[in-house]
Amino acid sequence: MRVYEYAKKMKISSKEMLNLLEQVGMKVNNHMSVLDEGMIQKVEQHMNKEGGAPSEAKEKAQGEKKVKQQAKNQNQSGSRSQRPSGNKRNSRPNRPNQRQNQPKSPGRQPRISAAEEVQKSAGFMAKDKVEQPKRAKKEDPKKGRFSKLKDDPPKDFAIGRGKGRNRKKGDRKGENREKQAPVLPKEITVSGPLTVADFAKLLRREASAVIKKLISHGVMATINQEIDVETMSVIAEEFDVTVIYKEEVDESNFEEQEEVDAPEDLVERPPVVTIMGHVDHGKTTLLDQIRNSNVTAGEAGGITQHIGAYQVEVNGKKITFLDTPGHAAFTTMRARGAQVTDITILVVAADDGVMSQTIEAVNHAKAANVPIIVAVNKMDKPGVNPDRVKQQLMEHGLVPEEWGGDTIFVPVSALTGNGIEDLLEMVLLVAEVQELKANPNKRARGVVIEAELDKGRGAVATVLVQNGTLKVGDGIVAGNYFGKIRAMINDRGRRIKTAPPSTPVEILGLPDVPSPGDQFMVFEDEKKGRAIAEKRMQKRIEEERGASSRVSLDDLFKQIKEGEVKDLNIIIKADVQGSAEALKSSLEKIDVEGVNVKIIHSGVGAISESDIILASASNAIVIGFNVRPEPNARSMAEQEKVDIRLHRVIYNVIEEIEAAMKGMLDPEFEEKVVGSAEVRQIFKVSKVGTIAGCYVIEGKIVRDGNARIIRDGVVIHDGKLDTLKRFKDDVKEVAQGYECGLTLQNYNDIKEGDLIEVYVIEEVERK
Ligand SMILES: Nc1nc2c(ncn2[C@@H]2O[C@H](COP(=O)(O)OP(=O)(O)OP(=O)(O)O)[C@@H](O)[C@H]2O)c(=O)[nH]1
Repeated sequence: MRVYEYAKKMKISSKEMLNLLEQVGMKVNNHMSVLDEGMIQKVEQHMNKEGGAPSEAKEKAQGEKKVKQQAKNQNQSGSRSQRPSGNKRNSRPNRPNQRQNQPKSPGRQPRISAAEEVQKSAGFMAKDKVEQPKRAKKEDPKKGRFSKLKDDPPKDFAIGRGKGRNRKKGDRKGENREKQAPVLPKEITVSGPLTVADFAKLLRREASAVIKKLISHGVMATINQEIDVETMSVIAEEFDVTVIYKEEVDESNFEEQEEVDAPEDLVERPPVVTIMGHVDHGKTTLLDQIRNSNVTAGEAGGITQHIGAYQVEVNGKKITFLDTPGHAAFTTMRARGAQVTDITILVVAADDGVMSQTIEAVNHAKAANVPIIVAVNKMDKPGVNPDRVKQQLMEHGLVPEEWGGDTIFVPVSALTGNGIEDLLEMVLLVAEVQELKANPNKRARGVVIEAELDKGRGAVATVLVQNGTLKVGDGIVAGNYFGKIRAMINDRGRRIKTAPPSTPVEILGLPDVPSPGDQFMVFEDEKKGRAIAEKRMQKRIEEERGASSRVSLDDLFKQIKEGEVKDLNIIIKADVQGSAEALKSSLEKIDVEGVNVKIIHSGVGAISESDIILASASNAIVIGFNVRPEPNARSMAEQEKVDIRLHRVIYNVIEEIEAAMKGMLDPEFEEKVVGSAEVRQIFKVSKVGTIAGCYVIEGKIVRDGNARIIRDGVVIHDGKLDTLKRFKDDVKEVAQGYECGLTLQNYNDIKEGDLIEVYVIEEVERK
């Protein structure tokens, strides 16, 4: 939960929450910082201890402050004792009577004041109470008299509050001001930075007065300059105004916005299972066997459709399988930030044993924190020994239950179907332990599993509903496109109207083909949905906008030499998603020092105008694989001087790009990025400094390398690695897919989520 959300929940301002966090020794950056459960618990403990009613200790601690305040009050009492204390300003002349007529109230307001002081000093108050110090000032004159009542429980605040509020409008700033500005706000709500002018308007103050206050805080801002929320809250405080931060939810990055459902809204959902394993160990056979022998009740007789995922029913419970075997799909999803898989079935052929891809699969599942069930396959073959597989996997941390570990091994034959039932039961068991739940009664969100352009039907996408229920007619944003769902077809080729959580379903109605791993969300308001899709597209274009000079392969060499091109941006359009992906991964593997191939977009279908716009905006080359540009796109490309290359053979594409890049560089030394790792956890160790627990996402991390820290896409440090460890051992290098711990020389400000890019300086041979 973010600080501001939690503050809202606790009914205090973000600023007070920040103070409070600091008090309990947890310094966070700002109101957007994330609090984990432990932190929240700590705060709550603190609040329970200190906040319920002002404690003696606190009062003592704050005694000095109070004394000062009282002294101040008394000084002011000459001029202010006339101030109203009743509901309305104009009731002032009657005040004494009123007081007598309200037998319950004497002492109430002073009590508030005193107790408030205590709470204020404590740095946190319920939001309602926040308003009170301002009132407190007005009632200060009486404070002295009633201060002995300060211990009264806070419930009185609430009683006092309503009246206080009414009274407050007029009397908050003294009589003189009242005449000039009778209605001054006591709180303002902002959702982000404002210009000084707008901020002053909200405060109902002269901009010059606001600027003066800003200057007194060392902020030199002109009337048209923007100031951030934090600054606003400091300045507003000077005017006795509370700034309430209300985030304007920008739903355009909905995949990053987590929705929290009330526990009572959550119901069990089927697990989503991926099958991984080495080549030829039987993944496809297993997927087919499961599909054919476990048809969802009520769906029998339907024609099996390969839509990228399917559901089966076992013992009255459903299981969803992603139909793309291998870990490529698994990783593609994850690379896009979509966590799709709940359980992985690792297929190991008993006759072949653990192989390279088996280990890779284990690493991928481990990295994603997805539980593994091992299916020891091909048990029908004579003389096979499942124990060998168990032994081999033990070396990779998968210890069978019967040997004291917690990994389930199930002997199966994908060919005969033997053991499949057990396997599925184990899946349900693991799912039960995971307590997979979702809220079916809300708008749907989920992930695109597969998508293609179908001649007759247009863009067709298989999506997995992860939360909520998807319905025909829903408007959805998938990737960067908005569309209304025209029809939904399930894995048995049946048209369906609704798809609850964990259902894979093919949808029609999108205007273009999203990419696997793209997330989708329903937007009931069509206009909003369209705007969001547009914004996402815009954002993508902006993110990818490169240098202004155009790249063409012909003068690539020259541009690289002149140091103009470091990334060779490429857009791939192909006839099928498979070739697009294949081309993408091959191109990304081209290793020419000094130039990075960057695939900024890959998609299915003809090269369109929007591809050219994107290419033009991001200085990219467009590669068409078995596709042609649309006529408009062709002329636009000429106009925009975008280089289009058309090919039919993957190898030729690679060769052409490689040739254009190769031999072009003749500096004697070149920097070469050897790998990158993501910081997953930070350990602060005295003497050692900050140790970053990392996961190598690309290449390898080498101890002798240089390291750049990239935070939010910005390089914030460039230096050398100091130590590199796997577990307790110092190592020279750590490969992709593994975890490591590292420290940097003379640099400790590493944060979770940072990317550490490791590079070496290599001598480059002249051609
Ligand atoms: N005897 C026997 N053969 C099997 C079994 N499961 C799969 N096979 C055979 O093993 C071969 C490979 O099976 P696939 O299902 O294609 O393997 P895969 O893991 O999907 O292979 P890739 O898709 O190439 O990674 C096929 O000839 C299958 O018939 C089994 O349980 N017993």
